[in-house]
Amino acid sequence: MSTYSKELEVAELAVQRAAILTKKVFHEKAKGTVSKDDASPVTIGDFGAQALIIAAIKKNFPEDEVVGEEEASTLRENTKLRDEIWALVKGTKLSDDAAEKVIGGPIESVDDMLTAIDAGNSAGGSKGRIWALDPIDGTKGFLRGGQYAVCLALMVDGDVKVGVLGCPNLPVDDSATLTAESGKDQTDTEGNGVLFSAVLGQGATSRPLTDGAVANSKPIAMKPVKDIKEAIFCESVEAGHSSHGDQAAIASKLGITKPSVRMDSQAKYGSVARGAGDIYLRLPTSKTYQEKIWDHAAGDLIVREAGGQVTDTLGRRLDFGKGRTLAENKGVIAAPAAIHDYVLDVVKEVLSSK
Ligand SMILES: Nc1ncnc2c1ncn2[C@@H]1O[C@H](COP(=O)(O)O)[C@@H](OP(=O)(O)O)[C@H]1O
Ligand SMILES: [Mg+2]
Ligand SMILES: [Mg+2]
Ligand SMILES: [Mg+2]
Repeated sequence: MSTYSKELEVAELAVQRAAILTKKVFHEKAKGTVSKDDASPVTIGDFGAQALIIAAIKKNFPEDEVVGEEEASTLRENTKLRDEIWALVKGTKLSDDAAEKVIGGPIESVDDMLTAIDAGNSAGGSKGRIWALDPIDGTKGFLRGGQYAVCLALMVDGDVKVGVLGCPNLPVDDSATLTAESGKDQTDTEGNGVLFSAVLGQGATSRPLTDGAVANSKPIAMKPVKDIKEAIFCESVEAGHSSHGDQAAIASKLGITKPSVRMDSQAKYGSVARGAGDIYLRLPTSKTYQEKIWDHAAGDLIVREAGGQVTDTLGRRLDFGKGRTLAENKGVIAAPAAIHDYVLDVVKEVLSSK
C-alpha cells in the first residue's frame, strides 16, 4: 500500500457520506440556520457533516486530533436543533455497506454525535497528526444554491499530506471551463458533484462524488497559461472575504480581459487545479483577519499536486502549523507554477501602490 492510502480512503468516504447529508439538507426547506458569534451562518448541515466526518476519523485513527470549524455548545442548549441534526445524522449512510463499514458505520447516540462535533477542538500546531475539517465551506454559497465544499485534510507535523474536497455543485467534467454561471445557483443541475483528492508527492485526482466505494479517479493538472490576458481568475462571491477592488486592479495589471468568476468555497482551488480556471486570488480585506486552516488546507495541497503554486501575498508558503489559523500569512495566491512568480510580483506592486 502506498503511503497514506488508508487515510485517503477514509477521508474520501467520510466526505462522500457527509455530502449525502448536506445535499439532503439543501433540499429541505428549513435549513436550520443559526448565527455564530461572528455573525456568520451555520446550518444543520454544517453540524451534521462535522459529526459524521469526525466519527469516521475517530473510528479509524482514534489518536488523531481534529481542527474542525464547528462546536456543539449551541446544540447542548438548543435541543430542538440538536434533535433535528440527530435525525439527519442517524439516517445518513453510504449505500455500499462495505464502504460504510470502513468509516465505522452509524453514530450510536445523540451524545456520541455531540462528542464527535466537539472533538474538532484541537488547537492545531506543528506536531503530530491533525486533521483540518470544514464540514461546509462556503455556507453562504450553500444557502444560495451556489458552490460549497466539504473539506478535509490531514497534516502531519504541520505539513499537509492528504487533502479531499467534495464539491456537490461543480461539474464532474474536468474540462468544463468556468463561466460566470459556475458560481451562481446550481440547484438540480445535471452532471454535478465532484470529489478532488491529493496525497503529497502522489499527484491530484478527481472523480464523481457518487455514493459508492468504487469510482474511477483521474489525474488532474493545472492548465498551462500561454497568454495571461486570456486567463480565468476566480475570487470569493463575498466582498467581505477578499478584496474585489484589489483583485480587479491586479487582474487589470496582468492584462486579464475576462471578468472574474465569483464563486464560494474551496471549489475555487479545485477548479484551478483541474484547469477549469487559472488563478485564484484572495486579497485581505482587513489587517487583523487571520485565515482559518480549514478554509485552505485541502485546496492548497490539491493545487500544488496539480502543478500549481500557492503562497500568500508576500510569497510565503501557507503555514498550517501555527494553530487554528494561518497566523503567519496574509491572503492567498494560487496559480500555475510557471506564472506564479509573475502574478506575485504584480500583487506586490498593486498592494504597495495603495
Ligand atoms: N473577513 C474574512 N476574510 C476572509 N475570509 C473570511 C472572512 N470572514 C469569513 N471568512 C471565511 O471565508 C470562508 C468562505 O470563503 P469564500 O468566500 O471563499 O467562500 C468562510 O468559510 P465558511 O463558509 O466555512 O464559514 C469563512 O471561514
Ligand atoms: Mg463558517
Ligand atoms: Mg470555510
Ligand atoms: Mg464552514
